[in-house]
Amino acid sequence: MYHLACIHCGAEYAPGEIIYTCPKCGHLLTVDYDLDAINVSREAWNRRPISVWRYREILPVTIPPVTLQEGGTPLYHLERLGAEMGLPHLYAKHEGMNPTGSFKDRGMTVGVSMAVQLGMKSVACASTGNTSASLAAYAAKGGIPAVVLLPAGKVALGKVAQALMHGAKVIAVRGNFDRSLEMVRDLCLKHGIYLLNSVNPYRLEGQKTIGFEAVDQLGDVPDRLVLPVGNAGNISAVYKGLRELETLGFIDRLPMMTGIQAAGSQPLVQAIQGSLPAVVPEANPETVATAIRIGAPVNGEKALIAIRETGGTAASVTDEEILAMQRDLAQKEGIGVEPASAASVAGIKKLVEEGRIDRDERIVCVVTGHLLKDPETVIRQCPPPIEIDATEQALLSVLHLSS
Ligand SMILES: Cc1ncc(COP(=O)(O)O)c(C=O)c1O
Repeated sequence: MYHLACIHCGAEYAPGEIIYTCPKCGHLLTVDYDLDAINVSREAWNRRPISVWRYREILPVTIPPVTLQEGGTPLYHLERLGAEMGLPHLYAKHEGMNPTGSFKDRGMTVGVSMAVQLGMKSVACASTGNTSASLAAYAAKGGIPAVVLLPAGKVALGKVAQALMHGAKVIAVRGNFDRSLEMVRDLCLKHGIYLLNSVNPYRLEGQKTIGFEAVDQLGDVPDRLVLPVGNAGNISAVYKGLRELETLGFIDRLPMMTGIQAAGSQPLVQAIQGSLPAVVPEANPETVATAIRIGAPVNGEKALIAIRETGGTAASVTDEEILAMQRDLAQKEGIGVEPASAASVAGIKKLVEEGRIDRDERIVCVVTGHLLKDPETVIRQCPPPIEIDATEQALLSVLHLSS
């Protein structure tokens, strides 16, 4: 029902081949389904609970999946923030509400299931944090050992805690994410370990379901879908999935795919704004949003297609803008996200202020990870609790109340 295909030269490979890029030309692979042969209807999907596995006919897993009940995340109408920005139809899809607190769980339920399906004995990834947390949890559930490589000192505390507690072998590399990814790719190729970074096309299959759910929850295709971009896997996955829905005849148009990066780490934005044929890596990416502190996005080639084919765009936001939006989401909407996630909404604020988007658009911002992932950045921004003596008088005094 499906095979692997190179997005550049079109070469086709059997689904069971353990390859991550095209052996002929070195470009990225994708999972191609014979959509004409797939027997599915939207009504059948709608009868199932909303989750990654609602859409199982266009996922590659044929065994009982390794699942922690991922997906089915809330879509919130951002009424207050939208009113402030003059955007009446602004929504946030809160991927922090997944089992380990980020969208990576969608990719890992499929990725780890594929590892089992393909008979792989161990799994590995490099990570800015969330991928490692998710891989560790799903590997634990699947009963296979996991190795994760993290850039030393550059991963938020909650994510390291998760990877450690779920029992992965956690290795801190004295280098950045891009170097860690090179090292783990090499390790996997030489030692038969299954690589579960987003260069693995099967992992992206799980992540494409964010777009399916957004359409189902909104009851229509949003005009614009906005994602924070690091390795550019998620934006590519969502675009691919929606193209499949279009081919199946379930939707009749695509949203304008919009990628947001941090100002100190924005190679995709530069490629879009400069109309470059390819993404030029940035040697020293830096941002408070450590999840998207990536200079050489492996899925850049796919992301350029996603943005260009849908008339979307890419924009960057400063660390100050990211943190201000993290506070706004928390304090005006009750939505707690980590800094990288706030980038998508901060990006929309900037685009609307610059007059680059229509105020009537229906916009879904994907907020990718939970507030508790990065408690240190929260603590740095907020005043500490007010400590008092254990007396009524002390309590009333700090509240400026009289007895
Ligand atoms: C919270 C969060 N947001 C966004 C991203 C970026 O996703 P991608 O690398 O698929 O572009 C990541 C990646 O680690 C992440 O953890």
